[in-house]
Amino acid sequence: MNNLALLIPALAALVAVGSWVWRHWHPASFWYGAGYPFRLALVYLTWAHVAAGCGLSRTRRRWRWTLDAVPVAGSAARSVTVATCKRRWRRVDVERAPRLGWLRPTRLGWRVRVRLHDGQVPADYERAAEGIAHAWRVHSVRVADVRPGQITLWATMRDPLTEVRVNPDTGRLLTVRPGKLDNGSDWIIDFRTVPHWLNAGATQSGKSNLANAIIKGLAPQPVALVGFDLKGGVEFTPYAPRLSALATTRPECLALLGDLVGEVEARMALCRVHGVRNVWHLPDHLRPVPVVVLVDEVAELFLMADRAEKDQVAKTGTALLRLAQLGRAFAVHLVICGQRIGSDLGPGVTALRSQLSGRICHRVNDPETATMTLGDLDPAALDAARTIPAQMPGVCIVAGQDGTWHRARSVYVPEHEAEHAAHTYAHLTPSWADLTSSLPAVRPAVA
Ligand SMILES: Nc1ncnc2c1ncn2[C@@H]1O[C@H](COP(=O)(O)OP(=O)(O)OP(=O)(O)O)[C@@H](O)[C@H]1O
Repeated sequence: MNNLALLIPALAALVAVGSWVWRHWHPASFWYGAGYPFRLALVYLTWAHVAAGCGLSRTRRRWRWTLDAVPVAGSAARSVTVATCKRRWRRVDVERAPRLGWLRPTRLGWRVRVRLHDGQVPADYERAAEGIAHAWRVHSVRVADVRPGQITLWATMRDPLTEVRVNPDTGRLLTVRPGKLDNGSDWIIDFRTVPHWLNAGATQSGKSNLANAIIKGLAPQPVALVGFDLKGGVEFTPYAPRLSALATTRPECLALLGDLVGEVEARMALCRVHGVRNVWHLPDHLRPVPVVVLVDEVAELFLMADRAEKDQVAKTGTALLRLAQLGRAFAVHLVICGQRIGSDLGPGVTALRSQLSGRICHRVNDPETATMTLGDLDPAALDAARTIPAQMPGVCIVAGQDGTWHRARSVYVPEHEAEHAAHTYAHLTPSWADLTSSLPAVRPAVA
C-alpha cells in the first residue's frame, strides 16, 4: 500500500516532466502525438454543452426512456410541484447540437466542419465564435469555408502574429510575402491577382513598415519601383537607388503621373498592335517591365493650400484614377498608403478607392475609417479592425477581391534593412528614361 502511494505520484511526476521535455524538445510532434488527441476528445465530449451555451443548439422532439421523478420531502415539498409520472418510453424535448465533422489538426490548432441546423446562417456562428473560443480555451475561432448548409470552424490555440519571421522575397515575379496570416500561413501579395492595394491606418500603426516589406520583397525582382512622397521625400529617399523615379513635390508628382499615364497608353498601343489584351500575352522579348507605384500619405496629393492648386489637385486625381483603371492589364500597379482615403479629400477619391481591390486596414482611430477602408465586408472584419491593439503595430485586416479577409501582421522590416536591399539590388533598377522611351511615345495631356 505504501509502495503504491509513492508509485502513483512518482509516475504522475514522470509523465509531467516527460511531457514538458517533449513539448520543448519537439513542439510539433508533441502537438500531433499528445496535444491533438487530448483536444479532440475534449471537443467532442463537451460540444453538446458548448453549443447549448453559445445558443447554437435546437430543441427537437425525440423518443426517450424517461426516469421517474424524484419525490421531494420536507418543507420544499410544499412549494415544488412533483411530477408523478411513471418510467416509460415517450417523446420529450431534447437539445440537439449541430453535427460536428472530423476534427482535423493544423499546425496551430484544428479545423472542423459543422453542419448547420435548418434556419441557421454562418453569421450565427460568427457571433458565437468568441464564446466557443473561450469554451475551447483557444486564442480564436474563425468561421471559414462557407458552403451551403456547412461551415468550417478554424480554431487557433495561440496568436501566430505575436512574432512574425518571414522573408518577403518569394522569388516569383510581382509576388511578395510581407508577413503572416492569423491561420499561420504566409501572407502573400500577388500583384498579378490583385493589382492595386490600399494600405490604410492611423499614425504609428505600421503602414511604412509594410511598405518597407514590399520594397524589400520586390527589390530583387525585375520590376521598376516608383515612389510618390509628398512628406518631403523623408520616407522613400533612402530607397532611391532602387527607385526608377521619385517625386517629392507637387510639380514633380504631376510630371511623373503624366509619364506613367503615357507609359500605360504606350503599352496599350503595343498590345493593340500585337492583337493581345494585356502585356502578359505579349512575347517575352516585347513584354515591358512591370511597374509598382508606391504612394506615401495619399492625402498630401489632394490637399490644396489655395485656389491656385485646385487645378493641379484635380489633374493629380484624374491621373491616379486612370492608372488604377488601366494599369492592371498593362502591368502598372499601385500601393496607396494613407491614414484615410475618404471623399472629403476631393472629387474622384471615392472612384479611386473603388479601383483598389486589395485592402489593408491597420489600427484605426475611428470606426468610419475601418468601414471606409474595408468597404461593406463582413461586419466581423470591421470589428476585428477596430480592436487591433496599439501595442501590436503591423497587425492589420487584409481583404482581397474575393471577399475573404484575414488578420495579418507584417514582418518587422526596419528602414535600414529596406535601405540595404535597395542598395544591394540597385543594379536591377531600370532607368526611368530607358523605361519610358522603350515604347512608342503616346503622351497624354496630364501635366
Ligand atoms: N510588423 C511590425 N512588427 C513590429 N513592430 C512594428 C511593425 N510594424 C511597425 N512596427 C513598429 O511600429 C512603429 C510605427 O510603424 P510605422 O512607422 O510603420 O507606422 P506608420 O503607420 O507608417 O506611422 P506614420 O503614419 O506615423 O508614419 C515603428 O517604429 C515600428 O518599430
